[in-house]
Amino acid sequence: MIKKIDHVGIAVKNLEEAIKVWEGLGLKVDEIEEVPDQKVRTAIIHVGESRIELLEATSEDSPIAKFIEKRGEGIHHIALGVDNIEEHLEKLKEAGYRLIDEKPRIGAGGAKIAFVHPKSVTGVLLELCQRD
Ligand SMILES: C[C@@H](C(=O)O)C(=O)SCCNC(=O)CCNC(=O)[C@H](O)C(C)(C)COP(=O)(O)OP(=O)(O)OC[C@H]1O[C@@H](n2cnc3c(N)ncnc32)[C@H](O)[C@@H]1OP(=O)(O)O
Repeated sequence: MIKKIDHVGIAVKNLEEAIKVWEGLGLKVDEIEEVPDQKVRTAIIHVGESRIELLEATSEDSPIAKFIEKRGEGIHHIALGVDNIEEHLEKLKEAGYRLIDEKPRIGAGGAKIAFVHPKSVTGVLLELCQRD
């Protein structure tokens, strides 16, 4: 089952500068975490039941560095919160969606995450996210 929009991921050049901008809007960063597996450093902002995830590259070959080089800063992905990510991935695969991750990986906050290619989701990089 899809429960909610878990978070929106935003690619930024400099995390500290971006935090100032987003906190200037009246929001508050709750955690800063490095996720080496994804080559990112992320600042998490809780907004109601959902979150905003500011993402800074930690290496030149990070997906975030590549994205910013091609498109500049901006919305990078949308994450849907699901209750059984393995089952959901299987369903999407059977339906013909192009999975980037066939099996979940571990993302920020220890969540199970998996990405679906933007070419099969109307130009949007989609993340499935399960928090237990
Ligand atoms: C911490 C964690 C968490 O949530 O817990 C995270 O967020 S980690 C967040 C960082 N990790 C990730 O993003 C992992 C999943 N991402 C990936 O595997 C990659 O970035 C891909 C999405 C497969 C793109 O990589 P690739 O090397 O193919 O790049 P590319 O530049 O050649 O892109 C191929 C085509 O996809 C488009 N494209 C690339 N990234 C896109 C994005 N974020 N949104 C929409 N379209 C995108 C490009 O413009 C291009 O289209 P054209 O061909 O039309 O020009």
